[in-house]
Amino acid sequence: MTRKILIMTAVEAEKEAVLRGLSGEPGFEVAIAGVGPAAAAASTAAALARADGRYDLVVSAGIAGGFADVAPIGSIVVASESIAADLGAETPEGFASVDKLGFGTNRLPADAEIASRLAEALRRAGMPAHCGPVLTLSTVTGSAATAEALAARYPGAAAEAMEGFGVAEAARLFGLPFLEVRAISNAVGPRDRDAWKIGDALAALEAANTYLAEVLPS
Ligand SMILES: O=C(O)c1cccc(C(=O)CC[C@H]2O[C@@H](n3cnc4c(=O)[nH]cnc43)[C@H](O)[C@@H]2O)c1
Repeated sequence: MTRKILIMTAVEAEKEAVLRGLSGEPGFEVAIAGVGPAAAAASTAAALARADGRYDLVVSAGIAGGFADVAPIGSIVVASESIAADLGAETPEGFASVDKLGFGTNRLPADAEIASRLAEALRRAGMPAHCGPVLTLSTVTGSAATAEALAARYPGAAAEAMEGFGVAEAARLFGLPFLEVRAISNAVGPRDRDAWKIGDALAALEAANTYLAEVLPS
């Protein structure tokens, strides 16, 4: 039986970019999850429940902010793990994640083999690609202070977006492996809407998806 992959994007423009990259490759379905972790988790879980065991892999794909010196605008980040970066509690000693509080986890791993194979394939093709942690936040970072705090809290963080952890939670609920692929449209830091390169990021997202089928187990 042929493999089936579910790719969730937040918005239509991302879905179109992914579909252009896949260019009719069989076995892929691309659906819109909505913006934010709650919409992403609910939409993904609903899609997986409707499919009744039809999928082998769930992917969160879209644009993202890149952390300075790790993921420049136009580059691709393939998540090694998805981290719910603000899921926890403020304490007098600082932020305590749900892991530390004993209420589950705020880190869900990506399929390590597929993630590293995809990042390698992209680099071989001459694309700037990095494999590292991707943060999921409900609030887009808009200051240098928050960017620095997140980078210190999660050493090695490569990018931040708003859906990955929600998609990953749904995949985990259904016992399926997860992947997150992000094209960088802006730097994580002070808000500067004029500096966003959404067109460049969508072009990079399209290009990255042309390599997805070849790195998946058959
Ligand atoms: O209004 C702003 O300052 C602002 C800055 C960056 C992104 C937004 C969005 O509303 C886009 C949200 C959408 O795109 C993904 N995304 C892209 N860049 C980032 C980011 O730096 N931090 C978090 N999410 C980002 C996200 O996954 C959403 O789907 C607004």
